[in-house]
Amino acid sequence: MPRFAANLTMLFTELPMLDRFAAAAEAGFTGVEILFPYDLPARDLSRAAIAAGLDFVLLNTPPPNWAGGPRGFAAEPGREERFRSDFDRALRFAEALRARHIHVMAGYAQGPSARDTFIANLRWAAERASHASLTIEPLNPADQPGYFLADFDLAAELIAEVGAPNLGLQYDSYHAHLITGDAVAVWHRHKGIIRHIQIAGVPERHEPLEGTIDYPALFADLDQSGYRGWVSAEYNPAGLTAQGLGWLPRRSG
Ligand SMILES: O=C(O)[C@@H](O)C(=O)CO
Ligand SMILES: [Mg+2]
Repeated sequence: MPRFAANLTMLFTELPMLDRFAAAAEAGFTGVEILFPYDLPARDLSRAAIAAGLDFVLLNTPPPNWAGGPRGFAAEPGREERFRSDFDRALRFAEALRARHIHVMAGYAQGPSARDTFIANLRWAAERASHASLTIEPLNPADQPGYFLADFDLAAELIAEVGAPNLGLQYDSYHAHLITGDAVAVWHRHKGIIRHIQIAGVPERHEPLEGTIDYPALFADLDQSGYRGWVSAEYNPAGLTAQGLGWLPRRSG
């Protein structure tokens, strides 16, 4: 079985953020991720993760908060300075939290200049944080209209073009299904460059057993393919988080 992480931005939201760590560990997760951890001091988050015995798997480059603000700037021409200062902030948090991956968010822009900007910023970031693992993640256009990265083949192309050993693909099966209609085919097509996985039920983005993707089969496939990364639960629980965890194999890790 893969190792499972809880996305604490979306799971256990019945609890204050610092209490979600213990709840995740109690439920059987061995890792956690927070999309935008910037509202709390990194040392408090780090203490909570260590106290619960959890690995910190991933954070995103800012915006500063989850409730509002754009999703990054990496592909936005003219926002290079903002991108760089945001990236450095993400890097400081990632170091303090010993986070495994930093998801570099593209932002809202289109066309060749956005592509060039994204590549240049990714090259800069990959070199600046050569010890860190960076990811990019296509988001479906219904949820994020105008977001630059909404295509897995394009993401693969960009990763090849940047050519940095510390940049890979973040495969979110929910977005993959909404973008292509076949999340499992996306996994098979791109598994060579996938270094982080997020899952949810499709199409509601609830628990991963309530939808069209056969997750037990996908988990078996990940094992067979030798996937060594994390699988993060990134969904909106239909009710209380703990009541919807029947899909989680009890012994992850
Ligand atoms: O899938 C998502 O929505 C997230 O992984 C994300 O990073 C968007 O901000
Ligand atoms: Mg995701």
